[in-house]
Amino acid sequence: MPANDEVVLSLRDLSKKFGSGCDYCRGTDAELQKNMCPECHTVYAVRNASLDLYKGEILGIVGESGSGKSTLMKTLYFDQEATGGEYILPGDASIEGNACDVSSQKKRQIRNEQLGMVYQNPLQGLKMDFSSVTNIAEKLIASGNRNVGQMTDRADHFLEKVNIALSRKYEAPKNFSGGMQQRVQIAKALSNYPPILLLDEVTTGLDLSVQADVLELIKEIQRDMGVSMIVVSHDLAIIRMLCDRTIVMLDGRVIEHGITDQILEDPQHKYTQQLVYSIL
Ligand SMILES: Nc1ncnc2c1ncn2[C@@H]1O[C@H](COP(=O)(O)OP(=O)(O)OP(=O)(O)O)[C@@H](O)[C@H]1O
Repeated sequence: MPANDEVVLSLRDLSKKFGSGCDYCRGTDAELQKNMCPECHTVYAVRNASLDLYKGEILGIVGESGSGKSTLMKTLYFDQEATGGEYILPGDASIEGNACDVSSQKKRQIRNEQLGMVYQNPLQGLKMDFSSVTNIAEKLIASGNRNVGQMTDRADHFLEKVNIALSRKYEAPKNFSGGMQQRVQIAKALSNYPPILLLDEVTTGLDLSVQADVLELIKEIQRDMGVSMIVVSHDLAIIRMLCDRTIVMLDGRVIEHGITDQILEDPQHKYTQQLVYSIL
């Protein structure tokens, strides 16, 4: 249990499938081929995932390719709709019950005010032809801000925080290196002070030294701003460095969860053991 026991995000049996299912896979005894129905080929990308995110902690999600990590993150950010289960955001008094059931307008509001998202591919999070300031202003406008001076000040503040020289703030991210693009994405995601930040494989593809800088920045943000984070990675070294607690996914299911050190030192599930021992 983390030091702070205030839950800011909670999932109960959250599911996401691609396809409508058939009589076979809707049955309780159905055997899937990993996460796919052998009869109708419906993909059960996330299956009954339950977790709690505590205030100020970094929760890691680790698992092999195709285990459902990105689908889970996209569902949390309402990039796609869950097909079952509950998504509770106790910190937002304006949402009663399951956030999966609220209107599209309310989902947009939650996304703009409660959540920040940093994607593996900066093309998903940034408009590459717009300046960094405009990218950040876009997020601020979406959450209701109309004051240009205030938006520019906010953009300056967060670009400085992520170490982007303000002399380059009117340049388009397409001219930036991969590490800089991730920094602009992080600045954008943080710009309206969301209590929850979602980071999906944000250092994959970056050089090791650039990767280390971005990871250090993430830790610094957690320290300084107390933001609660969910970090997806297939890299256990990153999980070890960043995350207080970790969940392990396999074929769409959460198969193990606990304090990160405990999972890495004493993995219980056979798959987690393979994952941990393969890198020792
Ligand atoms: N739009 C989609 N339509 C159909 N199947 C999909 C779709 N998106 C994802 N899937 C399937 O859902 C499963 C989970 O994919 P997901 O991308 O969430 O895995 P992942 O753990 O993030 O993998 P990676 O680490 O490679 O990104 C995979 O079997 C994938 O093929």
